Amino acid sequence: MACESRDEAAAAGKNTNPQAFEENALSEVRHVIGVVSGKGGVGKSFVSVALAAGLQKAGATVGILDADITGPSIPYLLGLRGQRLMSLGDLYLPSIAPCGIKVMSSNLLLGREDDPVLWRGPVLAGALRQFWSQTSWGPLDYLIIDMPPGTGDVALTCYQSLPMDGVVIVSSPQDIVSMIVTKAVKMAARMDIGVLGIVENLSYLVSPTDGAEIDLFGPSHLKRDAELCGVDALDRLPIEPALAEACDQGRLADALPDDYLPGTVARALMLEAVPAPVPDLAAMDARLDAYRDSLGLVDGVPEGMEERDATPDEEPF
Ligand SMILES: Nc1ncnc2c1ncn2[C@@H]1O[C@H](COP(=O)(O)OP(=O)(O)OP(=O)(O)O)[C@@H](O)[C@H]1O
Repeated sequence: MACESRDEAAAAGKNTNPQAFEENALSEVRHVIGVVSGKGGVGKSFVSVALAAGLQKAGATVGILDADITGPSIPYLLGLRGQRLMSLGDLYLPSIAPCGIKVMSSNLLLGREDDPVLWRGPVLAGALRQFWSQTSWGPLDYLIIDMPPGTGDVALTCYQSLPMDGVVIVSSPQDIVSMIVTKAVKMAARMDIGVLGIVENLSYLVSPTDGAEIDLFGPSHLKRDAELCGVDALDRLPIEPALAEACDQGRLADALPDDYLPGTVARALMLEAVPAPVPDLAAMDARLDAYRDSLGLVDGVPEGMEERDATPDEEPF
């Protein structure tokens, strides 16, 4: 990306926003993929690690930029607890996990891992800039961005300032998550960033007695949500207690089976030839309206009242 012109980057479907952070001379990152969830706790960091490990097993060199700056968990999942970042001149050197994945995380900057990060928006954006512009990533085939949950300030900065090829949306089967998934897809579309597809995590539990799938959080919404949003359904991941234990032991990457997250890894490998499409917002709204109508969820305004839109001080973006 360092030597790419803005036109070349645009042709490759990458972020060419004028607010883009500069890349330094010692980083040569070929593809940047964001992993996002509309809501916390659906396993976004878990999926970030699984995607990074899957790409690594396919022969790619991989790093993870932990943009969940106030709730960082990548060092924890990859056995880097208690490590501190090193620097060389002006540039940070990412930590290298035992599995070989390079990691940049606010947790590696803290004196104690249980210290809270009490930074306001501009400082958070500054940290993100350091993680990209002031970090010597070296040659990387893929940099995975573990984005903060939701549609807040840091998520916006990621979209506007990092040269993302596209995002993977992580959901779970709870009903409320479907609405939040559509928000996450719409956010990417409004920022003109492509969507590789949706991964449904915590999708089911395999019964230890008869191998049946138990829908612990209700039935899967993956296919329906992907169709409504007009994006690909990539993978469904079960809840696996052995993997939860591996997370706590900092050895998630090593504990994952070889063919884990196959749809997502394959789609990421295809980026070379097939850019992630930016969802069509108007078509998506039409499908969502038709779906709501089919359920009888018609909006009504009680007599004497009127609807009012939010009136923030500034344009959101
Ligand atoms: N498929 C899974 N099987 C077993 N355990 C899982 C699975 N997915 C997630 N977990 C467990 O849930 C924990 C939290 O996951 P993770 O940190 O990825 O959530 P998150 O969505 O990134 O959270 P937040 O958005 O709040 O940062 C993991 O440490 C792991 O123990």
